[in-house]
Amino acid sequence: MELYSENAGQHHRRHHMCCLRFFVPWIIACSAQPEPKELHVLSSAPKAVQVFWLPGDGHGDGDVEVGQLAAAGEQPSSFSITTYPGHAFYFQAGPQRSNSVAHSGGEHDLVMLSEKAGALSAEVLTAEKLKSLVREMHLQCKGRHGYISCCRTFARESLGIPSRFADRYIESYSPNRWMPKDVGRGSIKEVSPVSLGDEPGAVPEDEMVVVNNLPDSLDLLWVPFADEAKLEESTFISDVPPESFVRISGKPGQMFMAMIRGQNESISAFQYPGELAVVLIRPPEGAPPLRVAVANQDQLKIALSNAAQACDFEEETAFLGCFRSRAALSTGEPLPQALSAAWFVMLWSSLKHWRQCVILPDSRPIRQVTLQLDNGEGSNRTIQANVLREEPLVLGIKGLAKPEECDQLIKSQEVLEQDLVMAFVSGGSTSKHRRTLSKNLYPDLEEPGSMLSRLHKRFFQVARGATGFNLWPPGQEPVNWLHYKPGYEYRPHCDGGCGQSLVPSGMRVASSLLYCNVPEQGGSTIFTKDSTKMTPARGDFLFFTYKSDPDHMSTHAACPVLKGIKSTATQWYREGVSEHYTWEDVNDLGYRAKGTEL
Ligand SMILES: O=C(O)CCC(=O)C(=O)O
Ligand SMILES: [Fe+2]
Repeated sequence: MELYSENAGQHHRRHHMCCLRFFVPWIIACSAQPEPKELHVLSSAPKAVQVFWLPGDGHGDGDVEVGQLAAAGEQPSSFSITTYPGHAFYFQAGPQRSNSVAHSGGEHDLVMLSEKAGALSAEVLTAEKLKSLVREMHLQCKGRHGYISCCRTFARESLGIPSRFADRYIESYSPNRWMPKDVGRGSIKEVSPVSLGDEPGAVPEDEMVVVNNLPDSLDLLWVPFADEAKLEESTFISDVPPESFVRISGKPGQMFMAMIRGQNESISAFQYPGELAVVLIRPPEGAPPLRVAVANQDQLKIALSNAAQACDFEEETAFLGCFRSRAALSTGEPLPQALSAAWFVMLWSSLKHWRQCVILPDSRPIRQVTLQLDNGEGSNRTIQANVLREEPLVLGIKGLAKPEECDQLIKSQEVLEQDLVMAFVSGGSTSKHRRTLSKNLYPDLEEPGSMLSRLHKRFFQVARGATGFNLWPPGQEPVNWLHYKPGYEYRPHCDGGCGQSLVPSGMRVASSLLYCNVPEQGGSTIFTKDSTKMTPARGDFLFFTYKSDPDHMSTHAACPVLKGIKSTATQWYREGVSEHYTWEDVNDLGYRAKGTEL
């Protein structure tokens, strides 16, 4: 806990301690505490004030004096406490004791202490009030050369807030921290032609591209408080000449307005959805305002694919010639030709990948194999599996799970959307390469009746039957549930020992997917080296091996979902693991699968 008081420029350190643990030993160790927060106190009382901390519920004994505020002079005196949300304090000037106040847990709290009618009163300004204070500062000072010093003066003169407090509020709450930037522009007609084989270096990945298709110049304004009604608070960002575009770097959720220069009645507002987004400004339809179409990255990916479907050319120049004139948003708004080609590369990675996903047909079964399943209740079930590729093996099974079984799995595991998180790639970050929601499901092997355990057991029966590998549930990785929304995908990757002739014991040797929800369009699983492809129906199962895969043939991808949603349950299979030597033990030994994204 750090306590210090400040008055008229004097900075006087009182105590310095690690945290409340030293102060009151029965409070849990520092590391178990939530983040400490600041509590600022401003006193305009004409007397010196003692500050007391109430360690208990505010009624018991043991109040602790933690500091003093000097009598206010021309300016209030100030004091700062680093404390924890919920901690309560009161103030005492001679016989007068104020009401007690607790830290609300906001980033900063400010206590205004004053003497009213002979009584000491403490009022807390929490985050909301401080935000509106900062907003007032911003309105007073925006566009001024010395923005920060103007804000400081305003804070001091209007409320007596010292600069060191004001700076923190500006830092935390001022919209100017996120001032969007115009980071480049170009004319729609003059964007250099892109070859689809090129790396998409020319395209911004995290920017809003505002395209002006009008014969007039546009003004682009930013509305700092994301409130369309606050027109007078908007800030000019950029102009957009006719037939040109600007690239704006901003923060997701920021609100903007476009208007034909000098024509207030033409104003239209829109929000930056984050990542790559395209905003098309079209002329008003008859009467103002302007028409604005915003597409986020996923919508753009789908719109480009829909446009490309009219262009069944394997050869790039022919494809581009066709595609350019057709690229449009789903609303029919045409996209700038040269930009669309660059976006296509960025969002689909290549013409080849898009064709494998969208144009090429599913693999025809080479032959069928018969597998025996034992449901554990004495009855055997015989199923047919389609061999889609012999080496390394890829198998597709129609209806391994009944739709009701999928429903039950989804219900029993409560695979609700709010439980899902954006999937991670190695290194723990999210990536456009694995753009899907994910959750691990842990089959309870002691609870063989649960739908998850029953399906898990079935997966392993298929895996053993199809390969003869020694694959059993104990010690295996959890089932990984993936949930793809429109535009979501999983770019080409290997699950295990891609490029290896023989994987060491304990490592992944095979993977399977049970498709529990299938999209109306898109979402096929493809093996990118040889275009092996499966477009699933609900309850279908895909199984593939890579125990020996020197040529990276197991490289596979989940194609973008184009319409509807897709959910899959992935199981990875390891040989040599058991209850006593689990997949985690293997990973702890450092044998992390090479080439895997997980
Ligand atoms: O969802 C798919 O089609 C593929 C999923 C996948 O590759 C994985 O979970 O490793
Ligand atoms: Fe995979």
